[in-house]
Amino acid sequence: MLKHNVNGNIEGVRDAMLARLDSLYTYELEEDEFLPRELMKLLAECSCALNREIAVYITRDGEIVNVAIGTDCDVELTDFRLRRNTSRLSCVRCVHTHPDGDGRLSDVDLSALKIFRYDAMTAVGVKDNEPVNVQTAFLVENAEVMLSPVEHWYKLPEKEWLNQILESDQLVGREETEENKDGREKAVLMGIESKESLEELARLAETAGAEVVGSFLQKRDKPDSAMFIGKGRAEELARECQALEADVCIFDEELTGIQVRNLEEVLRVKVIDRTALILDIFAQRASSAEGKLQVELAQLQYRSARLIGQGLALSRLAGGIGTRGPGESKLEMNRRRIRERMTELRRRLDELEKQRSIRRKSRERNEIPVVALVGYTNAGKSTLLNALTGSDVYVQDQLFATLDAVSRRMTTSENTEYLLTDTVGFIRKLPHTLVSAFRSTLEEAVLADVLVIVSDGSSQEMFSQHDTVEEVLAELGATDQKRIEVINKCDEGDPDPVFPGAILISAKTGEGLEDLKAKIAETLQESHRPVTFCIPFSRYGILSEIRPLGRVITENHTDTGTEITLMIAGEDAERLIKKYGAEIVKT
Ligand SMILES: Nc1nc2c(ncn2[C@@H]2O[C@H](COP(=O)(O)OP(=O)(O)OP(=O)(O)O)[C@@H](O)[C@H]2O)c(=O)[nH]1
Ligand SMILES: [Mg+2]
Repeated sequence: MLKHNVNGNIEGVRDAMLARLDSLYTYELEEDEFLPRELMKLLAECSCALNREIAVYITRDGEIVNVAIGTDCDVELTDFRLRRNTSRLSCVRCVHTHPDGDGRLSDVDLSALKIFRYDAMTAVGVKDNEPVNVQTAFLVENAEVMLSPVEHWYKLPEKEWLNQILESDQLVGREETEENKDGREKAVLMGIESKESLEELARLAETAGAEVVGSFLQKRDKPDSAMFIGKGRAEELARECQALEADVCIFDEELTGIQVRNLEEVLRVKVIDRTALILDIFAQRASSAEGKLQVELAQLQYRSARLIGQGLALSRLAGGIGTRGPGESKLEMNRRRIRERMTELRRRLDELEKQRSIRRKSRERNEIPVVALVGYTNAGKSTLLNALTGSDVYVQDQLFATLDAVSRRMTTSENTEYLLTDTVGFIRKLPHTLVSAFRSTLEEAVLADVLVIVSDGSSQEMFSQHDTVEEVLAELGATDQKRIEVINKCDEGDPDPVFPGAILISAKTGEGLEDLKAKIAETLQESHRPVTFCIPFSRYGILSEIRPLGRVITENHTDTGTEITLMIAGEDAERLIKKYGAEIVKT
């Protein structure tokens, strides 16, 4: 695993110096040595000659397994721990120089200690080719750090420090299981350009169960194909992640598999993108059989496009966000198994889709018009459904509370029956894999007769969210229906400006709901009205065409034929008149 050569910033370092540092790999410490003076002197000489930090990593067996050169103020601190959350220390201690002669440990040193779980973290202040003073930190219970006093380099309590390593190992091991119980992952966010989108990413991360400990915004220049962000920025981000003790870094843009792997190598934390985050939320939320299949399919589609050798080792070992799903055990599947599984999922989804369309047909036979509540996630669609119907559908102040379309039967004051349907919320940059996997669920909206577009009037982003909703509807082909614009959450203050013709409501207080009901009734009336057809016996066949088109109110047999009155969509009535002549309708 470890190569015998000097790592880190070796640019401009002479060969003779490299050879000297390389020889450190053959250095062996005695059993009772923590940091021998001879080694300290050697490090001091090299570090001062280069005016850069030098780090060596020492195993408990006294072997030096890594030597690295840094700039004058930092050195790349290497992760020897291959698995996060193991209950022990890494069995490697890090000893590094501070060329400014100050042997006190810095904050970055201490968080590296915590993140990488070194046995110990030691800084040696060096000046004029000589060591000056030394400080060492150890981990103790609750991931706290215990600092030694700053010691003169000549008087290191080597035995004491070696014993402390063994003690720390015990303490850390004991605390681990407790720490993991509510182990919320700490997330650092990386946004590109849009602050709004980054804020939303933070909400998404929290919804997924992470704690956001930092977020950064980056100007979009040419996306770097290797890492999406430039190398320099990535290294900076690595230090930020280290200082913030992040477990995961979430990018607000879709990343390729290669980019994820390269970023993980530099950042040393798990890296996921916005799509993986949204998929993860869906995976946690999906409850119906169909929803679960859809999520698994979307996740596999996403992953199969990103399978790169055995990469992503960090993500997979770490678990947590981006690794959960209905088919969690299938994470390790190879390409062929993934293809087979996807085919299987598609087949089962098709079956369910068939059943769904049978149900839909039987609904069409009674022709109950469908009114769908659509809108941005968290706009209050489910709350509104509950308020209008007295139901108890799941409502949460989180994104994607609703994943399955839920319908309730309603009646207007004019006795028109209709189905009110709650739908999955939309979001900007909705992953395409999700749109395709959830197509049949989202189609509830497409097949609706009337769309009630619910906007969150309390959001600064109301207009851009509305644009997103329009875009997704267009993508789904839901452009022809009648629309009712609703602005919700008006109890939080009057939004200004508003969409023309929008109804202001509060699903919470009930304000404006009567107006909305009246508007729904009026819109349904426009689209669905009672029409009476008179069909003579001679044209009896037409009846079988008419009947399935609407809810039959009355049907009488007269001397000349049949008089049938039913609620029918305006366009259907017109089509029939065009086809069979105006005389079939009683005026
Ligand atoms: N102040 C206020 N809050 C509301 C109102 N309507 C809904 N909310 C809150 O907004 C949050 C989201 O409500 P939901 O009904 O779950 O929103 P949704 O549109 O169904 O969200 P998704 O299912 O995630 O797409 C909840 O915390 C609600 O309590 C309202 O009229 N006023
Ligand atoms: Mg909802």
